[in-house]
Amino acid sequence: MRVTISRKAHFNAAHRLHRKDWSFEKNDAVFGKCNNPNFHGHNYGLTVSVTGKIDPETGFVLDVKVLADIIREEVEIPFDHKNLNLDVPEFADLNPTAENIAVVIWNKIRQRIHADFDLEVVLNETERNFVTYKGE
Ligand SMILES: Nc1nc2c(c(=O)[nH]1)N=C([C@H](O)[C@H](O)COP(=O)(O)OP(=O)(O)OP(=O)(O)O)CN2
Ligand SMILES: [Zn+2]
Repeated sequence: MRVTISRKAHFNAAHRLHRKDWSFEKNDAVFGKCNNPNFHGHNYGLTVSVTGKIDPETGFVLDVKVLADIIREEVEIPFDHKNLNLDVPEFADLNPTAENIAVVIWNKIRQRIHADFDLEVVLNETERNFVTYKGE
């Protein structure tokens, strides 16, 4: 029997959708207002889900406090109130789209979660836009 536990978090961050190897015109055509050279921001919502067997001693799949600490250390501290393009090394040469941010977050958290567990992240970029990544 495998059960899923989830923890929500959020962070506020600025970004610009842009490729350094493209002209401004091409960036503008593909990314539009998201290519604003002065950046723009989002209130990102994050849901991290861990699936595994219930430990018969504790009744936990994983203590949510442990998961909350991992999210704080791997996502909230490095990303919150940051400019993703300029402040976060993972995006120095990686366009900080919602898709890429979700994959970066998944890879960071995956390293902290035992291989017996499945991991899924859902990143909300706006009220209506969200992406899901589960490492497949
Ligand atoms: N596949 C993707 N498409 C877009 C991404 C993305 O990360 N992946 N990002 C953007 C922009 O950065 C931004 O997130 C979109 O903002 P906006 O158009 O204002 O989105 P809203 O949902 O708030 O606005 P609507 O009024 O609902 O259009 C663009 N595309
Ligand atoms: Zn944006």
